[in-house]
Amino acid sequence: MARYELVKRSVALITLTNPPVNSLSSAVRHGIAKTMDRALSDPKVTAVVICGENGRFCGGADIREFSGPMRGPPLLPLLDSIEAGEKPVVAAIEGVALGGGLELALVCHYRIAHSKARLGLPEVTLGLLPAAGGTQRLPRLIGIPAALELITTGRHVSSQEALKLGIVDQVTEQNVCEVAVEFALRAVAKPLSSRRLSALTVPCPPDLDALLEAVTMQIQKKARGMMAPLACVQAVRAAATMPYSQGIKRESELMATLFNSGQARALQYCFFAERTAGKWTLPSGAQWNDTKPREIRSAAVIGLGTMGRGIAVSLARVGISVIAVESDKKLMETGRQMVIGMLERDAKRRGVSASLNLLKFTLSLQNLKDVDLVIEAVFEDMALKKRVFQELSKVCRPTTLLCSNTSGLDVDALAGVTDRPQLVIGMHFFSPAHVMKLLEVVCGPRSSSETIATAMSLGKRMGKVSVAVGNCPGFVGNRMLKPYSDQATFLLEEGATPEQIDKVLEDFGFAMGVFRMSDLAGLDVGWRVRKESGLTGPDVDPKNPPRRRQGRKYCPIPDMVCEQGRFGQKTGRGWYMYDKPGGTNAKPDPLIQNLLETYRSRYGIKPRNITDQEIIERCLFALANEGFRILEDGIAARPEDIDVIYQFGYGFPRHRGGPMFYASMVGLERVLERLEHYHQAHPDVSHLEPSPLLKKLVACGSPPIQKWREHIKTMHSHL
Ligand SMILES: CCC/C=C/C(=O)SCCNC(=O)CCNC(=O)[C@H](O)C(C)(C)COP(=O)([O-])OP(=O)([O-])OC[C@H]1O[C@@H](n2cnc3c(N)ncnc32)[C@H](O)[C@@H]1OP(=O)([O-])[O-]
Repeated sequence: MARYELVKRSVALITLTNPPVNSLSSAVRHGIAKTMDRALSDPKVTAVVICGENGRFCGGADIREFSGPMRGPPLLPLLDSIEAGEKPVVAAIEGVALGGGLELALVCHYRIAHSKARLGLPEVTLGLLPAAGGTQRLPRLIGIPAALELITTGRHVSSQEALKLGIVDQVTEQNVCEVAVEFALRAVAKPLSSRRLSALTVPCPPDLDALLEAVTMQIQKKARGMMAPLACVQAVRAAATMPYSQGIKRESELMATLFNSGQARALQYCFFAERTAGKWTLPSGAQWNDTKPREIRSAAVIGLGTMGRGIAVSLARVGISVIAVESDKKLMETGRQMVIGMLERDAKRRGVSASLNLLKFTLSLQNLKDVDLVIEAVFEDMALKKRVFQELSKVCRPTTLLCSNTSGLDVDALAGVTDRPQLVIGMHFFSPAHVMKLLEVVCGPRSSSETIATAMSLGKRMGKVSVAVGNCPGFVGNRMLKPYSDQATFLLEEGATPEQIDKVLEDFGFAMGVFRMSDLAGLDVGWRVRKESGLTGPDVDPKNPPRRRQGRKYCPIPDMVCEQGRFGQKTGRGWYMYDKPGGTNAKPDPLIQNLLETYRSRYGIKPRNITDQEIIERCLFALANEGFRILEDGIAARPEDIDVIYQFGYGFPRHRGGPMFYASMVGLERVLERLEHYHQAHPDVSHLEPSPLLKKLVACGSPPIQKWREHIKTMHSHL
């Protein structure tokens, strides 16, 4: 796991060999210890270079090992011994030096990086801190403010920035190992004491307390409820205020609290879930690694509303030429200005030139004859979408892929009106599409494996986390949202307020509570859907009993809010009031309070005191319960996919893992018991009835989430 060679007769070249990222597994740590001993004890060796195989220095500790018992030599003493050695050691950094990988580089006496390398201490994103001396050495090297920023955010820096910060000594475009070997030969016999970072004093800013306080406040605002960034601040404070020997002890103590926390487990689960999500498999046996995606060079986007504009930007900025289609000249001109503005701002932020030459705008579908792929982003109206797909089927060449950016309509029904159902697929973007990372790739029963591979690969190319899901109303994300938001509105009936529910959800870690999120998205969207599905509006039979629709309990409060013209932020009024239309500062509105009171008295509901616990349990267990049904129905392949969708599309706190992981952490037995309890109290709310899969898992002894699939694999898959 670490190869040893003697080069230039006196330099020991140690190469880490643990593909794909040369992580510091126990075998690699063992290999480093053995090869370093050999280098230090061989009188022929005057200097050492450490590098990584296959163009990657080191991706850090082996995260998979965190869930088992510690084996092999511990990292910290190993690194300390490298730094203490009497022969110069040079790190040759290619690809990445991340986490423990950068900590390894920091104990080397010199660091040479390739110009394309990236460096960072991303442990915080895994719920940890750099506990192999990183929190103590980096501040000694680059100062407290810069180290604090890198350690608390986990941000990767380019080798150019690393050079400016003083993390590396040299950046090269040449073979980094060869440069490092030459560098090592020149370093022989030079004193090493000033190169041992643990021996340096920390350049401490005079306003240390104010700085730490400001960073803490920023973290509390941005990384709500997360323990690791705050522990990082404390570790850096120790570097600033204690000698190395004590600081390192503090670092270990803080790591110990984080290491066994549910947050660390959740964040590490998320790391792997995100990588597993791209690995789709069809019942036919076709899968992600044996199906070649088509190359997409040109695309069309139909409809330049909010979604279409974001999609056009996402495509153009990765070099795909885009023809954008609108139905009238004025809308097309507005769309053009907005897309150009968005692309220019995006390019400025990334320091590149805007690819405006890739954009064309047109009023006619006839201009789409030769594109490789079309993404339809018109209004969420089945009849309209069908007309567009019929037209596309006539106009586009027979090999063009036809995709719909629908948020919940039947993708197979769209496929059915075309001459190429196997080339039709859903690509559900999230708003704003050029910012949000999630893409649900909705596989219809007739979508071919090549079509799925192409949509997934296009998502990846656009920088999205793409998840393949089956075709059902609302797919995964929006289907699960319904029971979650229904519970929130039922709780309003029973005595809660929007601000109370939102506060509980935001304290749990959601970026926004359900009501603030609806105000942002626009309440009229759901209202229109409910009217179209006959749940509200003139089509409802007057003999229909109040608060019941289509045989189920129904809460009309959201409709009543819309009837008052309160559509959320855009109208300055919704569940909250805002200082102006488009305002973002939500304030509780006494008119909503009145509306709720009038409603409750009209239906004889005696408001009761609702606890935070009930809000969490009813909203989140109903959400997870629908997730279990989705797994049963074969709409999502694994719980990880659902969790990835909820983190990236719906602001579910990453340090809670996602609704399914959260349920597993609470304990499936407990989730089942609470759902049974609430279902007994509300027998007419079917979403609270525990799903058969949940019951089955509990009956099987509540296996860990990674084993759930074994209990669902016999069921029918829609993927
Ligand atoms: C005392 C301890 C203190 C130190 C703590 C740490 O160092 S904490 C660690 C701090 N370090 C980090 O947080 C860095 C984490 N890693 C990354 O950020 C990225 O993987 C990357 C930038 C290194 C490469 O990106 P890329 O898009 O080119 O590739 P990709 O992302 O698709 O990964 C390819 C495969 O490698 C796997 N794998 C990757 N890393 C690790 C690992 N450390 N371990 C195990 N496995 C790892 C990954 O799961 C995937 O496996 P699969 O699905 O093929 O079975």
